[in-house]
Amino acid sequence: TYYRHHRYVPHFYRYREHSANAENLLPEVSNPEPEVPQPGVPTYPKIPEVFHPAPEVIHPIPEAFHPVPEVVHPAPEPYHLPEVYQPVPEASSPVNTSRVFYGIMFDAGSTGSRIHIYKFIQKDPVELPVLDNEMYHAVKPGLSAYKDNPEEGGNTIRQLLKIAKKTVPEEDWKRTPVVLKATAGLRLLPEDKANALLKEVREVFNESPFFVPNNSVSIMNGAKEGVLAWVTVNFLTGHLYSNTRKTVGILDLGGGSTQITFLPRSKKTIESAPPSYIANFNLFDHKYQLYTHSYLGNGLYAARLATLGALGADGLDWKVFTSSCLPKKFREDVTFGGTTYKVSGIPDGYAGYKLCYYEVMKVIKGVVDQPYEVKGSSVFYAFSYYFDRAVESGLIDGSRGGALEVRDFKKRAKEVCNKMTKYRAISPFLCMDMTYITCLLKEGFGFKDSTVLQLAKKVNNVETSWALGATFDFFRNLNIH
Ligand SMILES: Nc1ccn([C@@H]2O[C@H](COP(=O)(O)OP(=O)(O)O)[C@@H](O)[C@H]2O)c(=O)n1
Repeated sequence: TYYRHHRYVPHFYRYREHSANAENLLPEVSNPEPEVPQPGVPTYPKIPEVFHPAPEVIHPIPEAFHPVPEVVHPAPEPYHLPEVYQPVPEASSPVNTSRVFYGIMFDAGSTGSRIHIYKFIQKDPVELPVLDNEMYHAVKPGLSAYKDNPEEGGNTIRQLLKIAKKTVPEEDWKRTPVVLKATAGLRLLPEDKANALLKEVREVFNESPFFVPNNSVSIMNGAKEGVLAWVTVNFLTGHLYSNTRKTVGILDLGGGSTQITFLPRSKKTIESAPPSYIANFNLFDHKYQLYTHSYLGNGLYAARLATLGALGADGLDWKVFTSSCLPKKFREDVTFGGTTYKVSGIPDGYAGYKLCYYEVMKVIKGVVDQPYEVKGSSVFYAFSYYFDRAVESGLIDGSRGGALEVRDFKKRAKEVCNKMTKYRAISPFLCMDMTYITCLLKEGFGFKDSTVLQLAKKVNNVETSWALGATFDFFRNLNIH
């Protein structure tokens, strides 16, 4: 459990349409359902039409990998701004007329629930707001673990809301929207169980002092998850710039699902993709057409169970699921999504990389689409469990992140699997996880050994998660379809 309070001043914005409402600091909220105003609904400043400046070239992005201590609370380190960026004055400064507004976004993931509290600053009526900082806090396990006790699940959200009450000044509570989006964990549950959890969260929200918009608690669809994470990362890296089409792709490996999203350069990628893998949306005066897909059941934890043949095999408490990806003498109970399974290595059999690779292949081959363009030179940011496992296996430094080639994952997977006892203390699943990641990247998406991935947990001190993109989508409907 950790607090993060990030100060972040990446871009500033120019207000384009201000003449119409120069007096109005808080123009109408554009999402959700802008055509039907809710009674008592507060209004917000618009998320920028234009922002700048943006890098033309993708550097090794030193600023993306600031070492950040686990606990940074409450005073953030002063963020050293690249010279192209402009600082904003402190909100509390007596001489400035800045107005501050907040957005609270909950990420109800399969392995944890997280709160993101974004603080935006409206410098003056002529300029559009900047993202000033993010407060982030996470709890484990995720909501789906409370499938048989939704009330307790609701309590985890109640606890997280306490942080929001401490972070957002009291006078702003009423106009600060609170939104929760659930991902793979709830998608994988039977509908009635998922609905009971959502209902509970709605009640918790309704008893909070924050603004609860229509439809503020929902399960997000996979395409949106990919697009919104892409929006976050490209915003934070400065690639959503009106005059450039240069962007970075994203690879997100969750517990229950995995997402790949990028902006194709070649028409062939669009034409050869399954139609549902193409998403359109508008942002900052631009129309974007992305390749995106979320593979439900291919997140790291779901894939472990699928490899063991246990995914969906409910109520088999007598059965032990075995795998050559696990240390021979390993035996343990594993819980995912509120169900517990007995798993073990193969005591008198073989274990190691090759056999493990064949096993995980079953979860990937014929399931994962290979986009036409992925063998090209696009830059991909990989985060969530890609990042966590790269750190755990010693490939990158946890505070700095860094660039890795696909072959680095393969080499380390071989090492871990062929010396399981050495790595067992880190995690008995490390061989399975590293082999799965290697196989997903190579056989699944079709990346070359030499493809470079940027591993990042945060970019410019803000979490690389779909949550920021979802907050933009709330304040300014991106019309993802
Ligand atoms: N803001 C976030 C969100 C997730 N994560 C990581 O993402 C991984 C799994 O995400 P998840 O449980 O939400 O996965 P899904 O339910 O979306 O499949 C975990 O390693 C989390 O620690 C993160 O580092 N920061």
